[in-house]
Amino acid sequence: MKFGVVVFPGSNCDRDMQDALQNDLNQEVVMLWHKDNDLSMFSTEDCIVLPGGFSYGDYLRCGAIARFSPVMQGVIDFANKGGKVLGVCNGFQVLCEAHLLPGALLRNANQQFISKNIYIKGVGSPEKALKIPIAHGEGRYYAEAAVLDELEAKGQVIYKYCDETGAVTPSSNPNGAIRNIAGICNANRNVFGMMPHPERATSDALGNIDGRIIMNSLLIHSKTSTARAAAAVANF
Ligand SMILES: NC(=O)CC[C@H](N)C(=O)O
Repeated sequence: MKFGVVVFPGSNCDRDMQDALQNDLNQEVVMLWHKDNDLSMFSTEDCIVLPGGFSYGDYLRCGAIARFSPVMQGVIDFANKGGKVLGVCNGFQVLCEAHLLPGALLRNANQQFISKNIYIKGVGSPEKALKIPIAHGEGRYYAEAAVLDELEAKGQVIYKYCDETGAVTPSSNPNGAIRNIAGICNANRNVFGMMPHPERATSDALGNIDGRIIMNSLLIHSKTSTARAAAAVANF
C-alpha cells in the first residue's frame, strides 16, 4: 500500500502526515502537488491523503477553493473507482466540498479557532477513548437529520467526540458538531474524513501515540478485506 499526500497552497500538515506515515508507520509515501492530476501511479489498494491546513487561506469557506484544484478531479475519479481517500481536518473539509462525503463543516459553535487535545471514540468499537489534537476554526460537522440517520444506520459515523471515559456527551463536544460527529466515511466505505489530527499523535517524541491506533487501522483494513479491526476506520 502506497500513500499519496496532496499539498495544496496553504497546506500545513502535509509534512506531519508524511513523517507519521513514513517514519512512524513505515509506509511508502509520494508527495503530490495540487496541480498533479495524473494519479495513474496509484492502484485502488493505495490511499490518497488530503492533509490539514489553510488551503487558499481559507477564503470563501475552508476547502471550497481547494476542491477545484486540478488534482481533485483525479481524486474524485480515484475514489469512484474504489481507491482509498483519507481527509484530515482541512482534508475532511475538501472532501465535503467535493461531495465525496455528505454534509459540511461549519464555523465552530464558539466562533473561535480551537487548538487542544480532545477525546474521540470509534462508534461501536470496544477501544478506549483516544486523545487526539484538534486545530480548526470550521470543524462543526453538520448534515440534515435524514442524512445523519442514514449515516448512523449504515455505520458511516466512524468517530464521535467523547470525554476521557468514552462517554459521548454535549460537554465533550469541542465545536458543536451535530451528534458529536468527528469523522465519517462514504457509503462505499473507501472515503474517510475526520477533523482531529491522528498524524500529530503517532510518536513518543510527540508525547502521544493514540493516533497510531487510527493510522494503523488504515493499514489493517488494507490487508484484510473481511476483518473489521477494533479501531475500525471505514474499509481501509
Ligand atoms: N488544521 C486544519 O486543517 C485547519 C482547517 C481549517 N483551516 C480550519 O481552520 O478549520
